[in-house]
Amino acid sequence: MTMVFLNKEIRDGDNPDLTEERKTATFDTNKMAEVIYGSEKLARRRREISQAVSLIPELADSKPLPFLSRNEKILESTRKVTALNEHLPRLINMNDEDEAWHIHSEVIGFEGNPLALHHSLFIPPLVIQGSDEQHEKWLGRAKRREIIGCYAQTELGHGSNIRKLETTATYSLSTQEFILHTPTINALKWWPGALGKSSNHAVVVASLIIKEQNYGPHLFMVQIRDEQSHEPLPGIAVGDIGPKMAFNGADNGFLGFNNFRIPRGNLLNRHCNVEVDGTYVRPPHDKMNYAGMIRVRSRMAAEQGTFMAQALTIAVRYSAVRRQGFLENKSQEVKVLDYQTQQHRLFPAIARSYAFIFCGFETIQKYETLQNEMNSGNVSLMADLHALTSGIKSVVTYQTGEGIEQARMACGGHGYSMASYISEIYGCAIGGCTYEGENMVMLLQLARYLVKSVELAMRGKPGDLGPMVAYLAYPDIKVDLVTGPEAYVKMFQHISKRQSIKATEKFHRKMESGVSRDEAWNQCAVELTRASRLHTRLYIIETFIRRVDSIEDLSIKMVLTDLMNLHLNYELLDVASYALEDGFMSSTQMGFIKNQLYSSLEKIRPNAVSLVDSFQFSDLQLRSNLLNFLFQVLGRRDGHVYQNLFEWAKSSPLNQTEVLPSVTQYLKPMMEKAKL
Ligand SMILES: CCCCCCC/C=C/C(=O)SCCNC(=O)CCNC(=O)[C@H](O)C(C)(C)COP(=O)(O)OP(=O)(O)OC[C@H]1O[C@@H](n2cnc3c(N)ncnc32)[C@H](O)[C@@H]1OP(=O)(O)O
Ligand SMILES: Cc1cc2nc3c(=O)[nH]c(=O)nc-3n(C[C@H](O)[C@H](O)[C@H](O)COP(=O)(O)OP(=O)(O)OC[C@H]3O[C@@H](n4cnc5c(N)ncnc54)[C@H](O)[C@@H]3O)c2cc1C
Repeated sequence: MTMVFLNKEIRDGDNPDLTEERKTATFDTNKMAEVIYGSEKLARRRREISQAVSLIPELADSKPLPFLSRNEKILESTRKVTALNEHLPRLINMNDEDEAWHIHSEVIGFEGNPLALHHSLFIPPLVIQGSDEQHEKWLGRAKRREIIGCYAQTELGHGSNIRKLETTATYSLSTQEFILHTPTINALKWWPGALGKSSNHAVVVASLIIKEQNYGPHLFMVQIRDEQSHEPLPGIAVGDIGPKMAFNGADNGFLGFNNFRIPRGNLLNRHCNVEVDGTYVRPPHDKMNYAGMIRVRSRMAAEQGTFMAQALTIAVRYSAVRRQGFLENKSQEVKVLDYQTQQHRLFPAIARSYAFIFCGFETIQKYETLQNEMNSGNVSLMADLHALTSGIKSVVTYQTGEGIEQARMACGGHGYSMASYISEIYGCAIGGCTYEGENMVMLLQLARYLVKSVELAMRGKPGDLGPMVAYLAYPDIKVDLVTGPEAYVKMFQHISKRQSIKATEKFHRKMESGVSRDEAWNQCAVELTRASRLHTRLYIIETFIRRVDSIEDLSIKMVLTDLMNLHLNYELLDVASYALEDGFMSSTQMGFIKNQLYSSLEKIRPNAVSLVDSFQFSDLQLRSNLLNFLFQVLGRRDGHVYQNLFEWAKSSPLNQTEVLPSVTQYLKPMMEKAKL
């Protein structure tokens, strides 16, 4: 029997072009997977889980999802996720979030499902913001899935500006209850995943009112549907918000309250409280109620890196079997992967996938440290991590969108077909630019932090700058890029520092000219978001370098060094104008960067297929498996694309009959009429 994931694996039936690619690899994909996922054990567990899932027929798609209606999609995703739950305790370590994420990605794919947010957005805020007593009451039930929940914060009229949420939770002294109310249409909760039809509970974010004073957004546990009949409780209006760009296997919903009463104990009160007499007990940090959002954002770099990696796996494998046009040899058409333009489209995006995943795991660890500190009452790390994750979330989602779109175009016409699966991945990933804080809004949050840091440096207090922004006070010393990655970091630091300073100075000048602070901020906003992006890109570069430095296996280190160099040159070239502007970079250096970039593409080429194989996505995960059900087919590991595309087309419901009603009812009469 052949090993499923070894790059050097030769399987008789595979497309010879792909087999040839796997033979040229200079490293072992299993070893690379250990680096990507953090350890031999973690990489092996993923393979074991994928293998186990592939042996359970009921976990496979029973129908090709693109051909289903919305109702059918929700039914199918719910069937799969509930079937999966039966098998979960046997297949994964139930306390391991990464294993849970992986198995859901195998079984559910990108369509979403009504339990996805139960685990990622309902249980976590309950854990973070709920007291021990509240954990006792709801956490066990939630974990056992006796109740299903969602996170209801965004409203029809407000998403970004949480302070202006209109849903109110007014404390009633006489009954010791909170009265939830939706005063206007705009105040309807709108968007929460799984709210529409599936959840019977919600963590609701509402403005807390005590004795007519507004204490801002707070989190409440609210039962919205009867546990027996699943009907909405009296005083609750709830429903689905309709089809979306993606996630159509999930029911994002709306929710309104008509003076709906909940007990005082339903305010999640680990960090704040309302006492019986209405006394408000403040949390240790003003923004403590936003901690759950930092958590989700901290996970987005690794998530998005994986989304992009899936699209790239499809595009790179396809590019190695797609032959079109000629280079030197006129007797055989070339693999499109040999074109420099194709490599330029795909390889920098591969490098970014690796960079995001490395950066992502580091950020998740930072969040875990914050969580532990918060549990013992120390909130001093919150501001730094809020700034960092705001920037990372915005940069990775945008660049992932770019990378996936390039992957689609790299597949030519077949990329546009749903058989590529890329449009589904794109629809899901690009949502990340909006959810968990709209990107511009979050970049401006980071900008606040950068401006404050520049101000500290200007006031001659560089010692007060945290390690993430210490470079803002570094002197400008010209660098020789030939000396390696450190010089690239210094060049990037100069660019990022200069932009932060320029934006801050412009902001100050505006205020000095008499413009109000808010107006001045708005007039500098584009420059400020540029500063935030540069700062974040620098941070991602640094995490990439740190990770490569830490690798011991020589063959892995060599190929990752090539990938890192490609990343450094691509990123620097993209922002070179900032350094050319003040003469910090010379035009000779610019030429050097370009040449390094082109030579990196050549170095990566023989390893390209194995670099994406190393992510070890199964065919099921890429919806490219024919065994379980005919589905998307472009990224198949065996590379047999063409005959499967034909099978895919034949399975289209339109092809189940030769003459469609559209022809008999309209086209035929039209043609007949024209003959008269
Ligand atoms: C596989 C895919 C699955 C897909 C699932 C998708 C699920 C999606 C779920 C959701 O989308 S849930 C809803 C998410 N919503 C948001 O993210 C809303 C975004 N808005 C905000 O977070 C806030 O409104 C804001 C933009 C941070 C602003 O808040 P606020 O107006 O209260 O503060 P400011 O006046 O701007 O800043 C004051 C001060 O507070 C600091 N700060 C803000 N947030 C935090 C925080 N989380 N932690 C620490 N500090 C914070 C901020 O930096 C300011 O500090 P100073 O500059 O004054 O020092
Ligand atoms: C797939 C998906 C799933 C979601 N799931 C959930 C969920 O489970 N629970 C939940 O509560 N919510 C959820 N949401 C809602 C999501 O969190 C919000 O849509 C998001 O926070 C953006 O807010 P908004 O829609 O109000 O955008 P808006 O703020 O209205 O953005 C519109 C435009 O205004 C700009 N803008 C707004 N404010 C500023 C500012 N201060 N400065 C500069 N520009 C600004 C933005 O940049 C953007 O260009 C989901 C959304 C999506 C797409």
